[in-house]
Amino acid sequence: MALETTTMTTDPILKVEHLSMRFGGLMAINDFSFEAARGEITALIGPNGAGKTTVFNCITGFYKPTMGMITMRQRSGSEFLLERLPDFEIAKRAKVARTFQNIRMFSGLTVLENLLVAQHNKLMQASGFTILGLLGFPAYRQASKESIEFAKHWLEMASLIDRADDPAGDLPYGAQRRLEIARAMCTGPELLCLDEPAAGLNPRESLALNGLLQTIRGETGTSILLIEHDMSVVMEISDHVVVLEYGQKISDGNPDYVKNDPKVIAAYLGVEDEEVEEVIEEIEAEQGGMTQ
Ligand SMILES: Nc1ncnc2c1ncn2[C@@H]1O[C@H](COP(=O)(O)OP(=O)(O)OP(=O)(O)O)[C@@H](O)[C@H]1O
Repeated sequence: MALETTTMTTDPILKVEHLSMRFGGLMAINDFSFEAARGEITALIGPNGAGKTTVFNCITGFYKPTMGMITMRQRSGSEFLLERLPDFEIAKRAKVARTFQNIRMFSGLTVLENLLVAQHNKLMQASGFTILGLLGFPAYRQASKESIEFAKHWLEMASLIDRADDPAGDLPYGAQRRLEIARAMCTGPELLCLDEPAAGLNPRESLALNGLLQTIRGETGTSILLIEHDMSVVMEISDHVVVLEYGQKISDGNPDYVKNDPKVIAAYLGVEDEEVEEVIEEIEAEQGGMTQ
């Protein structure tokens, strides 16, 4: 049975309702519902194989869900049913951007060029789909200048401005992660979906990532949906946490609520709900023993 409670938000940017995704005989997502509030950081967490990436793939159009409805509501009030749109329209029209578990960038292009490629759609429009650009029309020259300024702004935000002319592939891992996020921001999203942005980062890089995500939320009001295993990142920056286990929601609330929810503790410890109290007592007794 799926958990019925959903944290209701007054202004949801994203509403996932009764989402299910079946792969052959495996029900990877089973009647899953949640809301992400506009301007907030919502984290989707859960043990390995719980179905987090599958949910992301349904939201961003990589998978067509077996059942359910995914509604994206923009600031303007325009609504999009994401399960009905092809992935490129989800990015372009619905304004949902995403990053992947494995970094995907143009490693042979410079850091700045990566951010200009992200603005390709805007530039193509301004170029009248090439011809005005070839003729050097002022509107195209202006759009081109603005794209460079916008790219530089995001390089500053991601602390990458000093590396603007270096090949993206030469950046250290943590910087590549920030570049991916800066590139996603250059597409002008209203919802930014990040799949494990802190994976493989050292504590200093993790801190820089937290700073960047908080800046994005604070300065642009962009809503963020995040899959993350690193609990220090989740608990530090999230406004709202949703927990999945075996494709079903087991908890939904603010970080403090979720952190202390016995169902969540049980899922992460791999024990039955009724054994949680017992296990916690054992852990506390062991910790007490160690400090004596
Ligand atoms: N394309 C697919 N075909 C078949 N099974 C799939 C497919 N994608 C995911 N699955 C299965 O669905 C389940 C959920 O996988 P998913 O990758 O969504 O979990 P996750 O919570 O993101 O895991 P992790 O934290 O390890 O990344 C797993 O059992 C996985 O094997």
